[in-house]
Amino acid sequence: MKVLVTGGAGYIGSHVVRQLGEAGHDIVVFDNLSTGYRWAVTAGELVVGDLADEAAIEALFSRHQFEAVLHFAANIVVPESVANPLKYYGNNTRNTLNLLKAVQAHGVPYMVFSSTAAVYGMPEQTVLTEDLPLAPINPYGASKMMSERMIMDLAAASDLNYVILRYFNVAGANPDGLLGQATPEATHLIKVACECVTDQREGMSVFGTDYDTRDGTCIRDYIHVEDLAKAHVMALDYMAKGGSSKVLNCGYGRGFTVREVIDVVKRKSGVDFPVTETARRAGDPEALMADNTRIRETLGWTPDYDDLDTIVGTALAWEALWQKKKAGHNE
Ligand SMILES: NC(=O)c1ccc[n+]([C@@H]2O[C@H](COP(=O)([O-])OP(=O)(O)OC[C@H]3O[C@@H](n4cnc5c(N)ncnc54)[C@H](O)[C@@H]3O)[C@@H](O)[C@H]2O)c1
Ligand SMILES: O=c1ccn([C@@H]2O[C@H](COP(=O)(O)OP(=O)(O)O[C@H]3O[C@H](CO)[C@H](O)[C@H](O)[C@H]3O)[C@@H](O)[C@H]2O)c(=O)[nH]1
Repeated sequence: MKVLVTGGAGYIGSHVVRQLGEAGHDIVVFDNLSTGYRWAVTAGELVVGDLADEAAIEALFSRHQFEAVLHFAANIVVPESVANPLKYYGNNTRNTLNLLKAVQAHGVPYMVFSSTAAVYGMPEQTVLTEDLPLAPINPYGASKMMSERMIMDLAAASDLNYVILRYFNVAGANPDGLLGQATPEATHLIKVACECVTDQREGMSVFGTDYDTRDGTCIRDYIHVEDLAKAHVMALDYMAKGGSSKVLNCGYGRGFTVREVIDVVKRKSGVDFPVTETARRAGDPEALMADNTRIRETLGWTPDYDDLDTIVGTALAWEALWQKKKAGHNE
């Protein structure tokens, strides 16, 4: 298929682009390189541009007859979204609208959208099904919920089919060390811990130890980025075979506490970096895990890397390589 990948130079998008290339798709990446990197695009053509630029989007869609759009481009830092909400409604919601106008005008039949467990907010239950009411508690989650809704409404009014993937906590890296999370000023737990191992940080904090969990810290469902990437390739195959529009959780259905994750990073690396216990971070739900029944049944998806040691091992290997790489690459 001829596919457009927005945000394909970023962490998750770059892993998906690589798998799409291996599956034989014809790829165009559109990315403004704000948090992505030229070197991360290992298949297809990179067009540097911004989704705020409607003329650039129109030119892109006029040049290529896309059969599918995979939309990753977004800002993703929850605390930043609280401090600067309009940046998130602008880049995540309005710029998705810009993209959808072109999808509609050019009759693109298939769309895969990167959504998030943040759309669920602070649910009562800890294992989440896709049918729960959406109640995001921060502008990041709200900006993604609004994008989901626009895609659903456009699909109802046209021939567009979509798969909306709600990612839980994405981590790890391609095992061969070619790709990984290079996001500047990362806030994600496993990335932060790996930066402690490689001396890019002196230490880290555990945000809250008084949660009602097995060790008092928050529980999350960490999914390896290669398993998540596979879900995107399978989503395209599913739609191409006539599958109907779906919203699918992406997670393993089990969780680890913050302390458990840090312990694995220390054990795998052999580095005992300083950890400080601090107050809860605003807006953190106690425990979030995916009910993944629907993605297994709909796509036939099964994970290959469902093991925290493997996730952390690949993240650590990448971090060591990335530190060396960084000096030579600004883009
Ligand atoms: N990382 C996670 O744990 C996680 C969890 C849930 C959902 N997601 C979603 O997955 C997607 C990818 O996240 P990521 O972790 O790879 O982040 P990332 O920052 O590495 O990737 C985002 C990419 O989009 C590009 N981009 C941003 N704004 C753009 C614009 N206006 N025009 C063109 N390109 C633009 C960036 O340069 C970057 O390459 C996002 O939509 C995010 O909301 C991520
Ligand atoms: O230095 C840190 C970083 C994180 N945490 C804790 O570790 C857990 C995971 O935090 P992350 O920041 O890694 O991830 P979140 O669960 O907050 O959110 C991530 O997953 C969500 C989906 O579940 C959204 O998609 C969101 O974009 C993405 O950042 C939280 O309890 C957090 O408080 C720490 O204790 N110390």
